[in-house]
Amino acid sequence: MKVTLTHIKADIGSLPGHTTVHEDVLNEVKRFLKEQSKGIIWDHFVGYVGDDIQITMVHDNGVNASEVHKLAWDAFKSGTEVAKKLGLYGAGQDLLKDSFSGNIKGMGPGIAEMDITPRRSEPFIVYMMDKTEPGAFNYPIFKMFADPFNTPGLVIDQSMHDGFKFEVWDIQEAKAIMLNAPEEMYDIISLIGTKGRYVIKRVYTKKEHGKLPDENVAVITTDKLSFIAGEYVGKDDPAAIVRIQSGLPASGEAMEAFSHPYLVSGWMRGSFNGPLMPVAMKNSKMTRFDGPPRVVALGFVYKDKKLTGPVDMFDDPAYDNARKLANDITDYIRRMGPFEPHRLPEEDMEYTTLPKVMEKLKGRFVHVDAVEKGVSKNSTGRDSD
Ligand SMILES: O=P(O)(O)OC[C@H]1O[C@](O)(COP(=O)(O)O)[C@@H](O)[C@@H]1O
Ligand SMILES: [Mg+2]
Repeated sequence: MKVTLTHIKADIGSLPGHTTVHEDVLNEVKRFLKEQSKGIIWDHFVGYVGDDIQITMVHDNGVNASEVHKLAWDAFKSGTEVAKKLGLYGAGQDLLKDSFSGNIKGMGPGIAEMDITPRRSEPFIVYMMDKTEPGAFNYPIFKMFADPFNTPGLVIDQSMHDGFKFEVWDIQEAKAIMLNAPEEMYDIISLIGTKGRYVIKRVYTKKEHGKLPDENVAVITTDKLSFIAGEYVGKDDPAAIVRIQSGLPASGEAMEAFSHPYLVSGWMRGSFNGPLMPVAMKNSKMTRFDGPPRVVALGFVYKDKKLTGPVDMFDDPAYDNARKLANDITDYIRRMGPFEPHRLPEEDMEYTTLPKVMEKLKGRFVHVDAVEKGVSKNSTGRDSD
């Protein structure tokens, strides 16, 4: 039997400004789904990270099912009405189209979904990030599925020994490539190190995989809001579903990748590099410089049309050191203010509000030769030639 896991997320208004979701809005999305989801999906969970509401669903309609996407869209619409009444900041921000048409892709919300062949026990983790971009998943997903220093199962477990296949997208050119690990590991890294452009979209098992051949085992949202809206409307805060155990990374291997608060792009105004801090859902309040960027992990098990869980995985003192390091990095890097490499390089600022500021200086630039000529004339009182 095929089962579909669908995760859809959106920022539909926050308190006081891009900091966290409001309880009433969250409750409205929950109420809507509780009342309207029967006959469309089997089970669901509504969570959040920072200012983004996140819906995890399980059903048998397959990926890209219009009725499932519409259900999430309508739930966000309903929540938006509450956000508007409260005057919340950015009410309905990520709902970029006026009405739903067929598929939620390209309409603003982020989506990650996969058809799975459920195992006897089907454990998975949903990772949700705020104040960063889809490429922020490149580093941990690579570590989980390709780095034996993170995932000893790649060496020790016979069924993982052949490695995994990575589907990498060029999100600027809308192209995709499938690459094998460990054989093409260096090629994979050469692409995904450029995290603003090449992003891991899916991970598959290989044909040789004993228990789960040719199966989708991880999927990441890759939606680029600025490409859809045509202007800066917030970063594309991503989410991912990662299946775990029994021939896949163990729960702890999938979590270990986040024990090092690596640097991601996003943070304040989507324009700064900063450490990714793993936190419990209740601690995903983006207060310091609108961050630092956060990741929340929710652990579920699926069985017989039901989701059991979630466990709030980073709600654990074992991540205290990672949080402390993230705070120390924050203290260090914030002192650089608007300078690179804290601020993003110019090519990444293209998708922020900076180009509008630069526009007004454009006409005031003159060729340096003209300036030099002026300088020497001033210093000698006559032309240098
Ligand atoms: O110009 P505005 O509307 O105040 O928006 C700026 C906001 O955009 C953001 O980058 C949006 O963050 P999100 O991507 O989480 O929505 C915030 O850091 C910042 O407060
Ligand atoms: Mg957000």
